[in-house]
Amino acid sequence: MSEAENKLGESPALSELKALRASIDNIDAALVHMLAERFKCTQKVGVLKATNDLPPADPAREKIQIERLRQLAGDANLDPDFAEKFLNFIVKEVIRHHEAIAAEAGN
Ligand SMILES: O=C(O)C(=O)C[C@]1(C(=O)O)C=C[C@@H](O)C=C1
Repeated sequence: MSEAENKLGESPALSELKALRASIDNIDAALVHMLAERFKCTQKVGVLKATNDLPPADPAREKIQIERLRQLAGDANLDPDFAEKFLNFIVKEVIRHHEAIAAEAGN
């Protein structure tokens, strides 16, 4: 049992916390599965780029993605700066994968 659950004891607040945490766990699972699917796509993009001698990063594409995500975030009441940081974090990892694929291909 977590510290918060321990402190709340048998109470409506504990029931609410548990229900909210169950939803958070479902959302986290969905995020992991969505990220796994995204990385499956980007692995294929990495191979495509390596075999066609394209650079791992595409700053023009990233600019479009950032603008779009910032707009979506704003509409969804999510901090656009956070959405941009989150995308940049993922894209940085993707570029690292692309570079590894290119190095493997001898580019
Ligand atoms: O679309 C591409 O060209 C990708 O390599 C994918 C991706 C992304 O993760 O969305 C990653 C790196 C690029 O700089 C831009 C976008």
